[in-house]
Amino acid sequence: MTGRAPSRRTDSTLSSAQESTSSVSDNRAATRVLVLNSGSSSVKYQLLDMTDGSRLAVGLVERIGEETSRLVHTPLTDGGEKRERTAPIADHDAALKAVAEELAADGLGLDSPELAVIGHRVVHGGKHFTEPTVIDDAVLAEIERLIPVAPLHNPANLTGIRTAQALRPDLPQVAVFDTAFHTTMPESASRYAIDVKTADEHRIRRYGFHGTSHAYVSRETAKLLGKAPSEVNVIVLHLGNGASASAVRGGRCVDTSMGLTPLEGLVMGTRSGDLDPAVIFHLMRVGGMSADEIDALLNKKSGLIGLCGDNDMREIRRRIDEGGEDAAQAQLAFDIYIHRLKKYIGAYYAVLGKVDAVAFTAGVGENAAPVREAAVAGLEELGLAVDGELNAVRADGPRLISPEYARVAVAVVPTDEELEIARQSYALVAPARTENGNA
Ligand SMILES: Nc1ncnc2c1ncn2[C@@H]1O[C@H](COP(=O)(O)OP(=O)(O)O)[C@@H](O)[C@H]1O
Ligand SMILES: CC(=O)OP(=O)(O)O
Ligand SMILES: [Mg+2]
Repeated sequence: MTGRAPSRRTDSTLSSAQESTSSVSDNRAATRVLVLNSGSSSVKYQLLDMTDGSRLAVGLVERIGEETSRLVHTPLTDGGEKRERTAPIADHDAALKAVAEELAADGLGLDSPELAVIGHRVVHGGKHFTEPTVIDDAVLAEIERLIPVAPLHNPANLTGIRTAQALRPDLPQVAVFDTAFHTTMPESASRYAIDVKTADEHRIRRYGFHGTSHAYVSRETAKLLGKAPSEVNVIVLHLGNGASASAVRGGRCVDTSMGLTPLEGLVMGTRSGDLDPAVIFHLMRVGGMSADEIDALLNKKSGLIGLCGDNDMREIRRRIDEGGEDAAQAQLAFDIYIHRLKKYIGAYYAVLGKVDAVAFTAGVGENAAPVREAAVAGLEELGLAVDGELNAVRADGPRLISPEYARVAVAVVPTDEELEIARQSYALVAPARTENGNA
């Protein structure tokens, strides 16, 4: 994926991939991949058939650990109907077991001989995982070791893997890391300007996240422009609940806004993004807060929710559009969100020197036309503009929203982390049978 010499860990994973390949290669009917994207309080999943990349089932478990848990399962096979469960689901283990039951009820159970591999999104892979990796005990231990730098994500990813292993111990499980795409960043972008010895001792550097999405979207953007990824420079704005920007030169990431953890960078749903690190000492010394309290404040009670009480952009836009008393705080939150986004567009423009496209993706990027319009407003001198009519169109696929005269393309490019994880996982365990390889 990165085209670099494989790391030591990648070498060992390749050999376990080969072993796993032999365990499935005698069953040529095994063409399905289950993808699990376990978040801090949710699990998104998809079952795909890799002969053509089609989906057999998709679903979501949300509000895990709360009284109001909800599982929505949609079989996409003939005659299948969307189902919903609303009983409390205590943890990720219970969530995955419920998912397995729903799949089994459609004849798509985890015991199926057609299942070739289970692919897991793993958020933090540290420095060494530059490629999708077949999971063994050493890989599990490394994901566990990285929990302190991805406390919201890696524990959920680990539970997802362990439960899936217990349900299908014979099946290869592949980890696809959010950090992998960013391992090409030069040290000038990945190092913090702190004492080198201290940084190295504690492995403090900028890792970056959402890499599967940044990789997929930058490639799809090149396709939209009718070019090869190696020919274009793209700024990708992944704006979901978590949000990050990346600068991609010729298909390789050269900078990204998240850092040691997914807290740095843009204003997010519940995370602050960039701030003066001295805010933390101030809250400790003057505010009397503990490290854990500040961690929770910055990760869970900041960003949009901290600024205006809502983390959902739909709700924020509704408040602004309806006006009245409730609007001013929502407008301020929106303005702070846009100001930060615009700063990163400018910064990555400067990092890349020449920009072919700016691509908006994920829940906010794909759906919130006012965010796209405001982020690009006033950047005409940089060759950036949004066409009001094109921007207002609702459509599923990748599309341009810039006027014809604009020097830089502005695009909406839906992300598909699950398809990308499925492709990478399947390519690893069944390389000879991969239809389109890693395309
Ligand atoms: N129609 C919409 N208009 C504006 N924002 C939307 C819309 N649909 C979804 N969103 C935003 O997308 C967010 C979820 O994005 P998503 O990429 O699914 O996030 P995550 O994967 O981090 O959970 C929601 O919190 C909401 O802010
Ligand atoms: C890394 C990260 O922030 O992921 P998510 O957007 O799924 O929370
Ligand atoms: Mg996401």
